[in-house]
Amino acid sequence: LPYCSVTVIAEKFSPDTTGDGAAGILLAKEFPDIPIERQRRWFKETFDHLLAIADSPQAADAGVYLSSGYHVFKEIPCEKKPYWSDFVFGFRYMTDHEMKRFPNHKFGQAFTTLKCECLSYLPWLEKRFRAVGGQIIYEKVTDLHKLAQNYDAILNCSGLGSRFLVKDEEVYPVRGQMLKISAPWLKNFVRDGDGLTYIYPGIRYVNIGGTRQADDWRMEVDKEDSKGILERCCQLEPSLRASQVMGEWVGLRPTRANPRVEREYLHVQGRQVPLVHNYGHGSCGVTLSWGTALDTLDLLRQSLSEKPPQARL
Ligand SMILES: Cc1cc2nc3c(=O)[nH]c(=O)nc-3n(C[C@H](O)[C@H](O)[C@H](O)COP(=O)(O)OP(=O)(O)OC[C@H]3O[C@@H](n4cnc5c(N)ncnc54)[C@H](O)[C@@H]3O)c2cc1C
Ligand SMILES: O=C(O)CCC(=O)C(=O)O
Repeated sequence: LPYCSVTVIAEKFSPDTTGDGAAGILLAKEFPDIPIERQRRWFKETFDHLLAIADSPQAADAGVYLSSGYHVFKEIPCEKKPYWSDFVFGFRYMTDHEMKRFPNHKFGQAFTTLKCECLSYLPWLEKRFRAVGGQIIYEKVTDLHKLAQNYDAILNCSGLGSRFLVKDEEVYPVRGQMLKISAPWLKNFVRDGDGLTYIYPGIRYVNIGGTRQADDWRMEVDKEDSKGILERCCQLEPSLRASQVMGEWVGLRPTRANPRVEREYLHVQGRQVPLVHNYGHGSCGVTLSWGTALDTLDLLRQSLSEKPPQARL
């Protein structure tokens, strides 16, 4: 939509969003009710878009780069090859020789994916957005109908906030705590099974985690959780016993059985204002960011061509 002016309204911006603490690794779980072709597209479009950034001179400012590592399993998973295995680089099963490093595990996958560190990426996006005339407003939105009085279309990307803003009780928090560790010798990521325990080396620190506590709204650090994370991660990567903890962080994943990427209209003062939703990505919000955004834009185009904007009062 090249000929429109865009305003981003949010209560919180970087560094205070969920993405700012996320490891930002690109890997995804499969959602049950979204056609797999659509999920493949979401992954591939995000991967290809971020890969072009990683391959450009912008990579350092944007905080996007390739990251290699292992996904190890204590039991052989039913699905040995995830749907996105063709999009990352060099996906293969680990050799017996490699598996010797993980004596408690039976099976492993090795691959190179991307890591998009939102602490760099979000300010980089915001700078680009402002440079082309985008407007930014710090504000909590409580009523979309009221907002629609002043705009021709609305995109709702409010994550967990959608539980209140559009009264969607299907979106709920899955609390994630992680530690920021200084261990510069670690270069490869290691993820265990369903992702309760992981080690993701990054630019500023190594993210180690984690927890996945459904319906838990606590934003405070839980010292017992931190202890458990450190113990589990040291078991997976014994060299971590020599590392320093630099910080702790908690985020609430905006979780939904399936992300909501769909459109409707708001009826406001005789006008039908397109409203397109894009939220509920759970633990895959960075991974599917560009792909779901492109779908959102397509849905908006459809709505605007069906019902072109009418004059506002
Ligand atoms: C510990 C942890 C690790 C993670 N690691 C990864 C990872 O490695 N890879 C990956 O892909 N994903 C990861 N994630 C998931 C990822 O962080 C989320 O999926 C993603 O940040 C969701 O983005 P979002 O923009 O939808 O929501 P958010 O980042 O939560 O942003 C929502 C925005 O909406 C605003 N908002 C909400 N309600 C209102 C309102 N009423 N009015 C105004 N503004 C409002 C908020 O202020 C905020 O700006 C991780 C998450 C956690 C917690
Ligand atoms: O599941 C993963 O390993 C990536 C996402 C993540 O780190 C998390 O949600 O805690």
